[in-house]
Amino acid sequence: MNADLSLTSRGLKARLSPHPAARDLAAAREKLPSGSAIAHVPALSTCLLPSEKAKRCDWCHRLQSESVPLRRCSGCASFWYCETTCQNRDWKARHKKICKQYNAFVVSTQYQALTAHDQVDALLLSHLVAEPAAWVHRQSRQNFDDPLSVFWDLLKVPRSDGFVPPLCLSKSAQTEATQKLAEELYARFGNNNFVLHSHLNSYGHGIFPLASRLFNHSCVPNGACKYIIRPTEPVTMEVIALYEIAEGEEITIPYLDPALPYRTREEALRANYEFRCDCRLCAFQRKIEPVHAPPSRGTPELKEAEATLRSFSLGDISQEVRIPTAPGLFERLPEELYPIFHESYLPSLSEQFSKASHEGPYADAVETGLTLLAFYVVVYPPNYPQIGMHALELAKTLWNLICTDPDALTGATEQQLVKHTKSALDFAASVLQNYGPEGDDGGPLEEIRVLTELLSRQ
Ligand SMILES: C[S@@+](CC[C@H](N)C(=O)[O-])C[C@H]1O[C@@H](n2cnc3c(N)ncnc32)[C@H](O)[C@@H]1O
Repeated sequence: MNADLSLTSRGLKARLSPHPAARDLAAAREKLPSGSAIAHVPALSTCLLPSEKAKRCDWCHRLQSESVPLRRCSGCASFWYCETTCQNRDWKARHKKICKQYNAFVVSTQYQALTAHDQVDALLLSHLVAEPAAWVHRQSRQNFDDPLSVFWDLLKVPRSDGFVPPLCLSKSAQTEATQKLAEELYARFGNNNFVLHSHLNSYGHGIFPLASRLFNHSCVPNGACKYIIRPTEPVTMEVIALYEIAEGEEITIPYLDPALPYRTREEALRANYEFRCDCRLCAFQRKIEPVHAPPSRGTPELKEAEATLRSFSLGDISQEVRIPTAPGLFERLPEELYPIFHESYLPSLSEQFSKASHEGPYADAVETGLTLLAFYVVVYPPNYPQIGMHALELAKTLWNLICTDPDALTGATEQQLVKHTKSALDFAASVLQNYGPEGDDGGPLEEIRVLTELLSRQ
């Protein structure tokens, strides 16, 4: 089948076209409304983080609960399943090849020396190598209907660090050829490996070849990934339009957090993906270098600068929080606010918000929470899910204030607090409904529903 026809028949709203530096790019086939699903890609292989073992089904990733008990594999006693179907599917796909050696593998010095994320990669690699013959067979064909074939066609970034021979290759099977095959697979790992998350908390890694083949990176992305967990099925990645995408426009996703300091992003993209990002945010941050450190926390200078940031980014918050619809607010940032891009700024602001929202004073939590929202709105594109999660956190902090200590916020009446809470909640709802349901049951959309109901009674 013709490649483009094959992509259309998979319901993809993107077509491949050549990119000057990245081989190809994915362009929108048609105008894509904000919140629309651009692609649904089932996982080729996944692996849970060590901290999630025995809490989720190793096959479909459903969370354990009273109504969803997990049963262990009786062979290795280290894999857990919510249904016999999951266990059977995993056994057939990969587990029969790794069950016997698993426990010795995870206590080996080599494995233990790895970070938690590299340990997941070592296991993911083992899952992929489980059928080496199939890999060799498919190596030269390009077929979008076959995830293995798409995987083999992915761009490589050879890595020397973190490689552990996969556990399904027993000592006797570790010939030069199989070792070379595993290394070839590993070379496609670093730049084609997604961190799975539910409600933005990481819980594993996964390989989604078609998503890797299609989407390039931008620190000002117009798309975002989310993961759909369904009983007995492999996890599916969905790519969502963050805001309206014009026909023919490139669809991009973030390979890392755009709020990381510029130099950290530059180094990570170079080391893991071998390219330099030319997005609007990187170009802007290069232009304003060197960025000076902001005034110390608690000083009147910083308070004044943060008040300017809040009004620049959110408008008049005593009325209603302004929700942006186009990216690139950072390009209009007043020069005196450039220090918000200093590497020390975001960690110290987040720390102060987190401390104040747990321990008080609440007035500080509200002020730093709004400043953090203002920062995210400047840096992230519209509807970026982290903005919604933070707006929800802020709404919950405000609601706590109403319930426990309404006098703590100098000068604010309860009515004003309710208004503030509603506008933070509306902001959260607008962003997170655009992103849509994902991950485990419940989560932020459910919290928004409950808090909206409570507020309607005020
Ligand atoms: C997951 S692949 C992306 C798909 C790739 N365009 C293709 O045709 O297969 C990741 C690789 O694409 C390239 N790439 C992704 N985003 C890029 C960007 N913004 N600029 C330059 N190269 C990029 C890098 O070589 C990176 O290692």
